[in-house]
Amino acid sequence: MRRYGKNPDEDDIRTRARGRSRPRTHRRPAHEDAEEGFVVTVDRGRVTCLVGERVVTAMKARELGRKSVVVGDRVAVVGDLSGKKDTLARIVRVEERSSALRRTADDDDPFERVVVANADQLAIVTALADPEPRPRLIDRCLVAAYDAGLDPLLILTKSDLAPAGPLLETYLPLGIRHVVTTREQFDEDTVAGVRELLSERVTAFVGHSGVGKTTLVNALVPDRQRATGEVNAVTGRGRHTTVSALALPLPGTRGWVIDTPGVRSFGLHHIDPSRVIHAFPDLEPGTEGCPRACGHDEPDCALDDWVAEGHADPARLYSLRRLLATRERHEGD
Ligand SMILES: Nc1nc2c(ncn2[C@@H]2O[C@H](COP(=O)(O)OP(=O)(O)OP(=O)(O)O)[C@@H](O)[C@H]2O)c(=O)[nH]1
Ligand SMILES: [Zn+2]
Repeated sequence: MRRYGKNPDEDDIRTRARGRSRPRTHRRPAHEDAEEGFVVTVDRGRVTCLVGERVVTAMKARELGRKSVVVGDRVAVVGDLSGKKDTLARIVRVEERSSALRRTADDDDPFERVVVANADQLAIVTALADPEPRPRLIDRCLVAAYDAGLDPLLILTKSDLAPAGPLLETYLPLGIRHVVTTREQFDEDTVAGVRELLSERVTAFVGHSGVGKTTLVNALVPDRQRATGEVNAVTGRGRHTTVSALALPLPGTRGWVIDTPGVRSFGLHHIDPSRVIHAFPDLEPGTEGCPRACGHDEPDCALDDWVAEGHADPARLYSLRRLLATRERHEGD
């Protein structure tokens, strides 16, 4: 029998104390009575999860140590799972993540944080005007999405203020799915179109302040106030003060929308520079003529000639070089 820790009998002692007995030779996984929870939000150590239909507040069990619990995590919870006021359950296990969207506070902050677990799509929300679109930020989000293995989805808002054409032209060669919205057209048909792109998926929403992310999410999740209110009633926080990401079930689909107010930008410190090129599939074939271990911003890089020959949009190469330049500056200091 494999022994765990210094006192292999500890489990048995605990079990007997609870008035049940278990054959010593037939060790089962700890906490076999745990139920599965889906983490909806995290607020200063308080984890709100959905266990079945109940909204349960829980804390990490000590045995989890420094292991993080983030929105989107599937966890095993034990204890009081009634969801009643002032109850506190315990998270005893975090299931393996299918994806982890990470960020560092900045490129020179080596401390990386997982912000959303198990998402399979990253919705990058950008206004077409007010505020002006920032292609560089879009590129950085794309890099983070590809790095985490999420499919990017470009959501261009405020199309009543500026046309989407010029921006889309740059991204169309990448084959990124996109949707163009305007507040005035948040009728059921438009919203249903967006919902279809999100259905059956766990989508993390990122976007700079003021791009209309909240307006969009409210249209997608009409009972958001109720969902948010319920969560905040449990966490005891004000209604509009959600600091962590918040997962909202998308009505009529099995999808989840994860609103991420805290993700203003992605630091790319944790990303392997050689993988950045994967975010530019339109340029990748041009790297075949590159010297080994090319950083793609060196004089010998084959991309310059290749792009000059008209194989790709020069704006994309500028974008790539901008990303690489950002990394380099920080690596050098
Ligand atoms: N013209 C126009 N304005 C819009 C549209 N969608 C949202 N807005 C406005 O843009 C402003 C910002 O919208 P929000 O939904 O609060 O944006 P947000 O991205 O959630 O911003 P934060 O709450 O600061 O994170 C608000 O004044 C909205 O009314 C749109 O389609 N067209
Ligand atoms: Zn190169």
